[in-house]
Amino acid sequence: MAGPPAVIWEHELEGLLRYRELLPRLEEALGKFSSRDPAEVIQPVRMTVPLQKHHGFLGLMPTYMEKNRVLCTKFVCFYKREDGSTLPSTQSTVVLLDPEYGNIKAVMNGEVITRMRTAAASAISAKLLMCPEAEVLAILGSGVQALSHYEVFTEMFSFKEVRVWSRTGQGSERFCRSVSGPVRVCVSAEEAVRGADVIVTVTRCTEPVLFGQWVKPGAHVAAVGACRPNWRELDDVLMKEAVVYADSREGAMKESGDVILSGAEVFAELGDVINGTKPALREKTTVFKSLGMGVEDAVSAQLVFDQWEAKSCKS
Ligand SMILES: NC(=O)C1=CN([C@@H]2O[C@H](COP(=O)(O)OP(=O)(O)OC[C@H]3O[C@@H](n4cnc5c(N)ncnc54)[C@H](O)[C@@H]3O)[C@@H](O)[C@H]2O)C=CC1
Ligand SMILES: O=C([O-])C1=[NH+]CCC1
Repeated sequence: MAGPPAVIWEHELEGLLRYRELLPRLEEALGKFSSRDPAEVIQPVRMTVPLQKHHGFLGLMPTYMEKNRVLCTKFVCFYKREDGSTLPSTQSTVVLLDPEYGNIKAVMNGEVITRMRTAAASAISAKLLMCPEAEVLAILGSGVQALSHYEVFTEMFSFKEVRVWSRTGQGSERFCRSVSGPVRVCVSAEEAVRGADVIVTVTRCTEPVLFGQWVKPGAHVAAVGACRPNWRELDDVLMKEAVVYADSREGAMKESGDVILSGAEVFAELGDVINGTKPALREKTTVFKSLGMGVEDAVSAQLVFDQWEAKSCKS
């Protein structure tokens, strides 16, 4: 009989997951996903259950990577409501299983994995799609994802200026207190994004917050929020003018209000660019529409588990 699963929770997990190890694994996984080889990745589009009474959703995200011997699923709940709760608006748990027998190897807190792998995927999109001389980064939103995006973007790139805009002054103040480097607080989304080379949208809004007429031609946008078919972060002008990349084409067609409602075409997946089957059109205005994928959680969880086992053997 298999032993009880490892339970790896927030503080321990934070010490085990680092961007420098996560980024190359994530990039490889995005490429494998886009190869559509079932021996590499089987990852259905997220199944989502509405939690109507609570203005939220439960997403189920199973993934199997046969060659990597990784079987994993994440349960993620995300909420639209604003009720003053101190709990995060996105909460999740990741379960890693043995693909041969089906026993659970580990249960992990999903919040660290979700915030780091999402920011890392956006950073990969910027590495591939932003103009090489990018100097100004603008972040719209000041919550959990805004912080992880600040962290990885400033670790990976050398921006001359980082700007943040939040709907509330409190949000901007909290953000400035939490980050370890310089940031310019802007009083409007327009002020934040005018002239910016890279724009990250990490809000919980359901109507557009970023408008094409503000966006500098050639800028790269990593659009992370608006993960429901009737939610928007970007307006039609931007969606139609930009070349749109996604993590998953099927995911974008099912879940992204920005794609579905604007009628914009998804030009390529990020994995297609990684595999060299579609070009990175850096000179154009580009949007990376991120919905989040199970394969990102799977490689992150396997990395955490490997580090955890290595640490347990030593002690
Ligand atoms: N693409 C992906 O893989 C993932 C996407 N997400 C999505 O990313 C977004 C941000 O997530 P978190 O940072 O965890 O959320 P959070 O709750 O920590 O932060 C949300 C931010 O959006 C702002 N906001 C809320 N309503 C707004 C509105 N109407 N207009 C402008 N700003 C508004 C809040 O003030 C806050 O700054 C959410 O939409 C979430 O569902 C989250 C995890 C993974
Ligand atoms: O991939 C993910 O974990 C999520 N995408 C949208 C909300 C949570």
